[in-house]
Amino acid sequence: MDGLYGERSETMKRDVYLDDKPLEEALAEYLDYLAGLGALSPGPSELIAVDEAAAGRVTASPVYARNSSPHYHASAVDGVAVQASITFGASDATPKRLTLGTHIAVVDTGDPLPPECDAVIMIEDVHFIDENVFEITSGVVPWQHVRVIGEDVVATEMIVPANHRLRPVDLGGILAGGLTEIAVHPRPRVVILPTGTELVQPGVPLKPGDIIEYNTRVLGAMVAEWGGIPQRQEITIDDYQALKSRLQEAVANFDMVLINAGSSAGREDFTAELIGELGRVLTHGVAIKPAKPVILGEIAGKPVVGIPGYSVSAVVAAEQFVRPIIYSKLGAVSPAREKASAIVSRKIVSPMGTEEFVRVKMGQVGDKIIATAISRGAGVIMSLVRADGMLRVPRLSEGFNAGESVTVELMRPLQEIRETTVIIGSHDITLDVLANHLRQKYPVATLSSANVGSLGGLGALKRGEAHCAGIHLLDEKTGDYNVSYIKRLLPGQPVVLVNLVYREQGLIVAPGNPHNIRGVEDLAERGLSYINRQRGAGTRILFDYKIKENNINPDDIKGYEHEEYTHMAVAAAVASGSAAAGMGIRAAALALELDFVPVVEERYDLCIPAAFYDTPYIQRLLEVMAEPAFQREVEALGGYNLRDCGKILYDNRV
Ligand SMILES: Nc1nc2c(c(=O)[nH]1)N[C@H]1C(S)=C(S)[C@@H](COP(=O)(O)OP(=O)(O)OC[C@H]3O[C@@H](n4cnc5c(N)ncnc54)[C@H](O)[C@@H]3O)O[C@H]1N2
Ligand code: MOO
Repeated sequence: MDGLYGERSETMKRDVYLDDKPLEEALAEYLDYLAGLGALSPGPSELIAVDEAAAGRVTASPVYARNSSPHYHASAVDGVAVQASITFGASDATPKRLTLGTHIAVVDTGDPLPPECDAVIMIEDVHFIDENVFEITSGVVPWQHVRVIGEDVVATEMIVPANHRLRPVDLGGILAGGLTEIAVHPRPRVVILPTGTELVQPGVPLKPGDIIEYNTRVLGAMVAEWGGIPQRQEITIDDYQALKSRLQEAVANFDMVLINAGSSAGREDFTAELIGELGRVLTHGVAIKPAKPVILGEIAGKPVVGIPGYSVSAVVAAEQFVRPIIYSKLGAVSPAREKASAIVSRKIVSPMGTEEFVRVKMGQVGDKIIATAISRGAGVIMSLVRADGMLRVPRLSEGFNAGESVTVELMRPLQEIRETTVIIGSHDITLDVLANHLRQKYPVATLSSANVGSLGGLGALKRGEAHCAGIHLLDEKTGDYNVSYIKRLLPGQPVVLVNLVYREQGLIVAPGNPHNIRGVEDLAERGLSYINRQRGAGTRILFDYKIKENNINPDDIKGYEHEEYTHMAVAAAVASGSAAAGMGIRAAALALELDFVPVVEERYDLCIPAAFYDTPYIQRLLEVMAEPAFQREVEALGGYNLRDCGKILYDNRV
């Protein structure tokens, strides 16, 4: 790639030919190159005081003890210090009487031994006859109950080696060894440049097109966690000259530069060209997803990394390329993430030729840990917020089949994952309230919900992938909910069906109901556009039931083929004007300040396999569901009725 960006043409050229290097190759090549420039070595060491702030710093040289600890023979207990030899022969039959004096003295824990003393008798073992005279009934051996010089630290011994990240306990060892200052590697100073005309600072009122600038906060916190000193700069607009002077200034004053966004092929994506003009671009484009357009460069001997703008891409790029540099500049190798084996719950398809970083939710169901992929979008920061782990699909793989065993890099402690109740099925906002109350009552517990629709939830129970399923499946023949589906889809499987809520389902419409929609019949009659739910969703079944009841053919519903996966996504489609109506729950309409036309009250239950019913995964949930505070909060959402909340409605355990 040498020279590709070395010159800048008069007309700014759009670089649309990205590299496609495998991750390991791009990283190894970059680190080698930086090492050759000395850019990975720690800077000149600095002396710092050994106090709380020293924890987390990395030693630049070994730390040797200046003094021993204890530096005198110290009594280890409260008692009487003696010369052991004078106690020899004492027994129950022949007690010895001793008198306090120069070589026999009362001492407290930590006191120096008086001259010529070499042992301490515990105060419990001496019997005072009067103020000065006492009796003992057994002898002591030399150095009994004495902490001899150097018991803890011996002068000149090494307390910690070089390149050691100091832990709180290390500070104790170093101070005990008589040092108050130590040499540490300087924390690399990493400047982060947010770029983009569309970016606005958090907290300002938003106009269409504004993007809240948060990547540099995320990146800054990551840099600090790894041991660097982050420095965020002001937002730079997409202007070549403005960015150039910012970059020059940054390179002059910091050890490393991260430029966020402008890494891709857009009209205003200058980063690669700019780095090439001022220095060198080693790689632009790595065969990973997300973060493909990452730029690995160097200016004036300093690493300059172009971090893609999408939030997940930014995090992945920083993890993969910035973390090793910071660790290296601190004399260390970045530690591997903790891993766990898991079973993939649903097939994950990933393009061949690209290593994909898939965020997964995890939970232990029975004796296996289940991993379920969540949103794959590069701009979905919530996928990282919600993820329990990162599943890497290798470059030369097309993904994983359901049931396949994989290794996942953990983003949450395994203990927490093991304490997680996994609920799969139809989503309801009530589950968020439940999750929150559960965590408040049991800080160790987590409720993790995945939305795959009611039928999907029963499928997950059948495959043993969830502790319970949230379902609302209307039986068109009987008008009853859920039970007939359980009998049909989980034959012979013992389950308990517990009601969570009754909720209003209806048509979510624009504020003020401008089309004056009164029911599903209006949709067909007046050709209004509809946004549907996916097949298998309880709401979809309900809608199909309602149109059939009104003798309406699906073909007569405009937009019937457009499917969304959640109530909120349906509400968002209505809010954006792309549909006049969609079926969903009242709470989703309220959340986006939309109007709601009630159609039916439906029952939303939790279907719980008998095997899990008596486990904490379920019992904790049932406890929280019974709490008035939980019920009040759900009622306040609007559109819910909790008259049967927690009630067992069906139970086929024998
Ligand atoms: N024709 C092509 N288009 C794109 C390609 C491609 O190969 N060909 N790659 C896509 C991929 S993959 C990614 S990743 C993005 C990377 O784009 P940039 O690095 O150029 O970033 P922007 O387009 O400026 O921003 C993307 C997105 O992220 C938002 N953003 C930017 N900075 C911040 C910040 N500090 N905090 C929060 N959000 C930020 C920005 O507003 C955009 O919405 O390009 C694809 N396109
Ligand atoms: O590589 Mo981009 O980071 O997929 O979205």
